[in-house]
Amino acid sequence: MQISPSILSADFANLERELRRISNADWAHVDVMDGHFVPNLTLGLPVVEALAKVSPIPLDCHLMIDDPDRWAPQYAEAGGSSVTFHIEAAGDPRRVARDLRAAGARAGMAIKPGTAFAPYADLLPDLDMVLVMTVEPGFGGQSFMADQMPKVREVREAVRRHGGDIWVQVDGGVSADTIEQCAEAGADVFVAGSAVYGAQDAAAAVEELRALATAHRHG
Ligand SMILES: O=C(CO)[C@@H](O)[C@H](O)COP(=O)(O)O
Ligand SMILES: [Co+2]
Repeated sequence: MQISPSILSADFANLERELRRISNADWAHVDVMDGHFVPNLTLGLPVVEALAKVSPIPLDCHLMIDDPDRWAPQYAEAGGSSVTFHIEAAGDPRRVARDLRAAGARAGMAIKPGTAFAPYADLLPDLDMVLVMTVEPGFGGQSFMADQMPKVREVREAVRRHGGDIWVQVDGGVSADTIEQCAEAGADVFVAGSAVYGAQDAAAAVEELRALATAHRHG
């Protein structure tokens, strides 16, 4: 069970210090938004490159951008150890996933709340992670969408049938109040922004989330 705090809720003026606050986490989740795929703009390649140089933990880049076919592999080259693209934005998703792996990253595919998983299940052999969004992408601090839990179960079941080391990530509104149902549904990587960076002791919040997820592990 892995915790990936989202630095979207961190102090952008002190990102190196903010990464150190979560050095006990498994990943640092970096939300890349381009102002087109989502109505918000955050950071891009130069910042990811700078973060990769100072981060005590690997970067989990979540690309909420148009044209991942062109850009995604560059995030792997910039230092993203895991790079997740949105299926809704990809022209040739299998190619994107293969390019990510060729660039040395784990390849993730993200699905918005209104997008079904089934049409993309045949991409699993080329993926290392499926991200089920539990909010509409674009902003931190939104309410958790419990109605996405059947999709998490569906993805977990497809991964079980397929075999291999494919992770199931949830992102959006994940907190001590909502992480248990995510774990029970089959998620094993948990993104949490406001629940971690909004806490006085971010490292303690990471430990609490990991303990809750582990106690409610699927199956
Ligand atoms: O990708 C996104 C939002 O689009 C997330 O990674 C959020 O940044 C998570 O923040 P919280 O919902 O946990 O506050
Ligand atoms: Co995210």
